[in-house]
Amino acid sequence: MYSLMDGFLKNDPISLQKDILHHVEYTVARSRFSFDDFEAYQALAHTVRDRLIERWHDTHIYFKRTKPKRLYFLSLEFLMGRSLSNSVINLGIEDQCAEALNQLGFEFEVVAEQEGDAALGNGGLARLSACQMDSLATLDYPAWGYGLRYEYGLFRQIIVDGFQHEKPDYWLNFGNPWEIERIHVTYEVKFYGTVEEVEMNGEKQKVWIPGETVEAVAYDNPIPGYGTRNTINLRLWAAKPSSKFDLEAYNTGDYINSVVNRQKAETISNVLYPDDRSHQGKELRLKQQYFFVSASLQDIMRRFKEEHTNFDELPEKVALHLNDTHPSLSIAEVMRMLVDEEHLGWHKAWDIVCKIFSFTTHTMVTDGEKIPVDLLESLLPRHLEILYEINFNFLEELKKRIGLDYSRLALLSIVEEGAMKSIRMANLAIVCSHTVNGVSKLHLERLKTKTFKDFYGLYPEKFQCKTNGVTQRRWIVVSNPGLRDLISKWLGTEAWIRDADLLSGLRDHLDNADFHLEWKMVKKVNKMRLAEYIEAFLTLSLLQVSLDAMFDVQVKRIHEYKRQLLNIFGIIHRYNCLKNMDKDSRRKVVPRVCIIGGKAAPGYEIAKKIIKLCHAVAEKINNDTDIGDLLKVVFIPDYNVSVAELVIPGADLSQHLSTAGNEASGTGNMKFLMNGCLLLATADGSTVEIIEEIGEDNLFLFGAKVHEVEKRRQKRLSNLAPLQPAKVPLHFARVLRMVRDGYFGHKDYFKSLCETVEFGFGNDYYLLTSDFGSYLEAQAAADKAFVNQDKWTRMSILSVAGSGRFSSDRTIQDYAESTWKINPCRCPL
Ligand SMILES: CCc1ccc([C@H](C)CC(=O)N[C@@H]2O[C@H](CO)[C@@H](O)[C@H](O)[C@H]2O)cc1
Repeated sequence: MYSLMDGFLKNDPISLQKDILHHVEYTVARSRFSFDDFEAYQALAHTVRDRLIERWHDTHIYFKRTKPKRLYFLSLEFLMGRSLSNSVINLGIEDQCAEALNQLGFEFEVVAEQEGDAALGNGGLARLSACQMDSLATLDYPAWGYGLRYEYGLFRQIIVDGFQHEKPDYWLNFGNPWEIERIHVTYEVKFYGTVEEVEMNGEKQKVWIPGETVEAVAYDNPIPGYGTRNTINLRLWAAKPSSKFDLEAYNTGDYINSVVNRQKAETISNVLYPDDRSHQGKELRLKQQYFFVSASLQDIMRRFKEEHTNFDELPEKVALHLNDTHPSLSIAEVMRMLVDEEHLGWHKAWDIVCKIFSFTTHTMVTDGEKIPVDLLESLLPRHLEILYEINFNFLEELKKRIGLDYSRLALLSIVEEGAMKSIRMANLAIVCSHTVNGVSKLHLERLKTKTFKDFYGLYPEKFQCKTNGVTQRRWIVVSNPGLRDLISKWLGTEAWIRDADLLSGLRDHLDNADFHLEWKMVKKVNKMRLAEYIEAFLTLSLLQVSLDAMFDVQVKRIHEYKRQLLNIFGIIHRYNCLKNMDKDSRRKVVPRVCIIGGKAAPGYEIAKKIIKLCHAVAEKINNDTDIGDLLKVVFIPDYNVSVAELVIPGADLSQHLSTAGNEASGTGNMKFLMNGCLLLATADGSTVEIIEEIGEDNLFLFGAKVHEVEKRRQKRLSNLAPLQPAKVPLHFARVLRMVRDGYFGHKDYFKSLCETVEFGFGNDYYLLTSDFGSYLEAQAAADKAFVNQDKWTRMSILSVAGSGRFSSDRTIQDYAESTWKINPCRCPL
């Protein structure tokens, strides 16, 4: 007797094969007798999608039945990458799928390569959101992710003659099998217009009459957990012209105009802002933020009101999480809904709002996101009124606590007076949220002592640390199957895939020679894969990558504070040393392949010059037959999630060089750690906690500590005195001179880049000069350790063994228990 519970779909290879051929014929509409790798990918994707949908339905029926408190994770960015491999692994059907494809004459790896990345985000924050969704599902938490369905993801980076060029990422070109368009889940989003005061049953009520409305349509992306039937939802909104709009235009026969207006509406969710630095207060950016906030909150309130009538229950049933300040307009929007639409009194509404919001900041900067008041006045007039009232009440409260200390009041105010009157979104988020999270212990310290010092004085209890994490499903199981099998073999279980703390069990085999051998073999295979990838896109007649070389990697967004320039200066120094070395000593040198990758925000000139300098240095060194394979430099173009999945397992050493006190956390370091790659790093962000887990002698530490940085800066400024020219270490000055004098060409182009580190100009704000010495020492220590392969392998094993704490499962558990107060709600199998 067939029971509904098991669902319709079987996962044995034959059933999968049948479903694949069904989708080839009826979904992809190609003949089942002839289809190519891409069509096989589309067919398999739809076959897997069917299984996700079934679990998605069962999960949400169960949530509906058990009515748990739900978490709504609001983020403007989700860097999901590819979905096929992750989905089949989390569904536990990867072998069956590979078997089914083989019998049809296809290879799973080749088919999986056909998928493009869903790059709906910039960098750290965006990928963290994706890792956290995987953990929320795997740990059975009743959670939703809400975001925007950008038609254009993060730009594709094309390198022409060493320069970054941006190409639009139209990722939906061939459709997206991983989303379900919900044509019935649509909401109207209002913009512009005026606010009227009307009498309603004796009460003065505010009514917002919009000047323009746009339709938000939901696209659902099922997020499967690993080792559970739970499959949660990532709901992304797309903008469509509101149906109401067309009609009017038609009547007046002004057809062209209606089409133009159609386009205007859709632009809102069209493109991701490719800048992960500053907020330029652009109207489209604000429209994007309010569009996704309004649609998400209408959807959340509808779901709540389906099961509840009393808003006092909202804090028990709903947790709203702000992923940085980008969604913080939600605070004003919930106030507007509760006061203007649900007619709760202001104070009752505010009381509820302060119980449902939590906030995590991902930056160190004091002057975060600010929205110009005049922009808000025209686009969201009612929200501006509400923000003013929130601020008025807040300042009144404050005066009772700190008296008329106007300088402190001005600092804490949500409204920033002055030339460009604006709303400080971080202040709003802190005043309203019950919890304010930093993303590493050091980050929290800096928030308390610097960035939000005054707020910490006011609400010390709100400030908490949720150290970031990454999911071992994608960053070991999907991207490093060799290491996966090796760990499971020696731990004798796969339980670590759901419980990363079990990785510490690898320490029991630290001295086992067979384990060492197999460990090295896995790394070698991954290095081979990376070498093939590098050789595939680089004109490589000149460039043979030797697998005995140390693969030294720095991959992340290009930023001055991340000091890719220090890495390049280190490479030039290494080159100089090699050039001055005699044959004998060259024989003792550890060959290096230096791999750098990352995108620069399109408007970030200095970052683009760093990319060009990397290519110019590579050009010179790679074509210098004199030093042959001893040193090679590779810039990996278009670094994204799937490139990371290839690079990270193949790396021996990874670099995290941010000037201490600048990287809020960093998550790349955790991914390399989980893949047995040793770190060369500063004591910044989450690296400080990695040191706590694996010990200082299992990585290569260098540079000023966070408490030394400011002193160094002061000292440096005092060294500006013409009488005592700053003492620039010789090797640093030499390297700088080579770039300045055009040794790598483009003398004028690199001038401003050099000036960033020169005294009297940029003044080396990020302390490359004073950290250069200890940086070279750390590099030399790495060379020395690499020669002793037994020592290196031990450090590598201890890195993985100590990486359990940096699983996003631990991060999410922290959030669930101490901030969101939600409980697992596991859908019965
Ligand atoms: C357009 C404006 C903008 C500004 C900042 C941002 C992000 C907050 C920048 C970001 O990704 N920050 C990184 O967040 C990671 C996850 O917490 C941290 O590990 C990194 O240290 C932090 O730089 C995105 C977009």
